[in-house]
Amino acid sequence: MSYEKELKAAKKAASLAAQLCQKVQKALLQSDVHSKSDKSPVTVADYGSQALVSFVLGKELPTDSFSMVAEEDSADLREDGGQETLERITKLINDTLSSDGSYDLSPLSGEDVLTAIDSGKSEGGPSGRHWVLDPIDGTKGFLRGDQYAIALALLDEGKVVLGVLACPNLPLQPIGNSEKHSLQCQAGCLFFAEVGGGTHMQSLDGSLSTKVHVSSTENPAEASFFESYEAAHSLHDLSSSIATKLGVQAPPVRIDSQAKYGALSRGDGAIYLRFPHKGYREKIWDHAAGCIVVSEAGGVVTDAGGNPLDFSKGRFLDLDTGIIVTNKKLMPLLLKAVRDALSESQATPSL
Ligand SMILES: Nc1ncnc2c1ncn2[C@@H]1O[C@H](COP(=O)(O)OS(=O)(=O)O)[C@@H](OP(=O)(O)O)[C@H]1O
Ligand SMILES: [Mg+2]
Ligand SMILES: [Mg+2]
Ligand SMILES: [Mg+2]
Repeated sequence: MSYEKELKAAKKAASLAAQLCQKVQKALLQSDVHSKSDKSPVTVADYGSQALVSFVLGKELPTDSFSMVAEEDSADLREDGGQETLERITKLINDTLSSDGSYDLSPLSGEDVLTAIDSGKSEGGPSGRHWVLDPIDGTKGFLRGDQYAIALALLDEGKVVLGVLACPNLPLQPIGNSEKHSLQCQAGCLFFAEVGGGTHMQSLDGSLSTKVHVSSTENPAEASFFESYEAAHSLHDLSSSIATKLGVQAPPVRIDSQAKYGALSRGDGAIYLRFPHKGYREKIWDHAAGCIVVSEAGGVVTDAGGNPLDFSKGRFLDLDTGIIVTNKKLMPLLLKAVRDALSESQATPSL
């Protein structure tokens, strides 16, 4: 089955959301930070991106029944004091749509925006089609002025069948370990993948796309690895122990968000290690798009036990310990290093 029209719609939605996010990141002031009840930072751009993606998918695919599993909801915006933020979000969305000019429509109201945000409340699951959206993945990176991604995927009967990753601050050229990239002078990258069709990358300003492939290295000594920028999101000591056991020589490359999956899909590094602290439950929107972008580029994404990720269980992933990503040749060696490091860390709980 081809998902051509869905992929086209997803690329359009993610690209417009990226424009909105870029505008906000450029103008980012402390007052853009809005504290959610769980205390994670969430910005007008998170909500704006989610509403815009939902709106654009509805416009581009008007005959499809629509279900979306997305990170944000409008509860805080509906509370007292949310009105001013809602007005700013609504203006941002209307400005983005009007400068794009694709749709002939009257401006959206605040109520339209709240409804669009709340279309992301689906539970997903094993049957039917569900869009899966992280409107800004790597919120902390976004606020810091670093990497973030708009991550959109489609589940069909419990399987990820397409994925789009818009990475506004990722240069088209490969990234290395110590570079800090200037955010002003680049368009950013759009990765997209459809099941059976490979992974492609283009510039967010619409350049011709090129097919990308994961690194083909078989030699761990040549491989570098990605991990979360935030130590609170992944156990850096455990990754370091795995890398040492595997014979990786390069220091970790720490970048925020699913930009890691995008960078890996084009061979910037060969391994991604993600080991959250005990008790954390991974959400499907943090991995769905990244997973297909890497697997269609020839990579393998599994949990720490070597099992493929199962996106059919609802809003959460049900996982063994962590997530590991690499090419097919390195995976058996990586799994062994993970097993060894995990059993050592259980024997030495301080690790
Ligand atoms: N405690 C904990 N452990 C593991 N993961 C967590 C945790 N808390 C949050 N998150 C999720 O991490 C998402 C950000 O992805 P990364 O960890 O790749 O980014 S970072 O490098 O750490 O910034 C981030 O996604 P966003 O909320 O979309 O930014 C979260 O869903
Ligand atoms: Mg979040
Ligand atoms: Mg996320
Ligand atoms: Mg997010």
